[in-house]
Amino acid sequence: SQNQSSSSSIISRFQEYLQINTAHPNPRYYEAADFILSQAESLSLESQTIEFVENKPLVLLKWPGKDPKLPAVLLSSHTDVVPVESHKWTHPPFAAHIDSDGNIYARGSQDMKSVGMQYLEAIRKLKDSGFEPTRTIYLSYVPDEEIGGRDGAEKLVESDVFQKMNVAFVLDEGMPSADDKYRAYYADRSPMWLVIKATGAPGHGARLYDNTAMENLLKSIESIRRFRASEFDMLKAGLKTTGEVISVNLVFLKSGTQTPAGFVMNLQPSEAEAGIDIRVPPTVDQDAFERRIAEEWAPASRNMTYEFKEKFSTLDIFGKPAVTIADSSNPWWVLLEEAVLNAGGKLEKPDIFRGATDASFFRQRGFPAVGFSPIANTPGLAHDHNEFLNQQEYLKGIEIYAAIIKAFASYAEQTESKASKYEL
Ligand SMILES: CSCC[C@H](NC=O)C(=O)O
Ligand SMILES: [Zn+2]
Ligand SMILES: [Zn+2]
Repeated sequence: SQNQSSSSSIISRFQEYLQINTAHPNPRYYEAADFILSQAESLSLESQTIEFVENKPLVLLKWPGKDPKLPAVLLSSHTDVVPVESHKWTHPPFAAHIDSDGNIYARGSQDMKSVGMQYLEAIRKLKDSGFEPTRTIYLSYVPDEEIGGRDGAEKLVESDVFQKMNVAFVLDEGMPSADDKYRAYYADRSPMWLVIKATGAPGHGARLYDNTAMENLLKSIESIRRFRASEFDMLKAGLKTTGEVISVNLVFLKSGTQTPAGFVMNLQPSEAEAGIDIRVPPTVDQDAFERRIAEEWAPASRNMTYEFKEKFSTLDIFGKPAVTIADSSNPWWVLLEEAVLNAGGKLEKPDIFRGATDASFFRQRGFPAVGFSPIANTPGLAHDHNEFLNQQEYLKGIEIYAAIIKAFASYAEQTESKASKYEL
């Protein structure tokens, strides 16, 4: 109806989704699922809620195509958001307050409740216009992306349900762009979350001697920092993009001997450890990189050990870098690019996403996936305070998705469901 499709009701629905606090560590997943299901019902989409893991509902929606033999397209999104420091926000992060410039402030406004709702609003527009899909479109609303995706998107891609969906292409989140060109991503960097640990002889704080835990750890940290600087230099010099360098950031340092009175000052501790968030592009040889870690950053000769708290493989099931071809040889890329242009958008050359998204799980299993969020002219504030999205930008994004979804749903070529035919 006219009322349902007015700009103000579109914005109200977005606000309603944003107002559901799905921040970790206690995301209100059932409220989010109920909301998505109510939207699906209003659009007459088929729906299914799956709990691959208890208390972590995943909602799957289906807009059936006229030709069910054609492989489907999946529009992926996650329902969870990262935590907030409420008092550091100018507007409460789950109020979805709209200021006089039309900026909607909320955690998730960029990452990625916007995208999840825009998919649905685009479908509403297409339905209102009388469009009927030839190819089936699925939409997934998954939990836990922000804490690694193992209980969300990874469970989905490994499931029989997913197999039966016969998915040929996945669209997932991207990043906002500060200029007028949208960004699209054909790969993610793989997280390698490393903890290195040094042990050493404890002793009097006044004594100078070799092989203390602190000294052993600090030698590694010096080496890690030199490596970090060399990668950062390539970025600063413009020789590589953010997605093409290896980033190495220290995220914790832990040592010392503590008592209820505080740290003991005159005791050199026997253990020291550091946590490092490492992200490697898909072309990096992870085995060689791990050898470097074992030899230079955590050598046993310096009483050091290491472990990975998380590690995503850069390779897919075919043993090739888990990248999606983003050129004229991939019809899905061509459709996406043309649809964005036809809807009045501009697209930057595709890049590698600096973080890890759920798209990684699909690419790892050979499914082509592109990361794209229709957010331009907006500072990237995902995971930051005062995350916002302008309502005009949000509405424009719906037009962009309407064009993309229409193009995908109309595409009648019999495509393969796996990426195996796209060679690097
Ligand atoms: C180990 S997967 C972590 C996923 C997370 N994704 C979004 O920020 C990230 O840190 O990139
Ligand atoms: Zn996200
Ligand atoms: Zn995020």
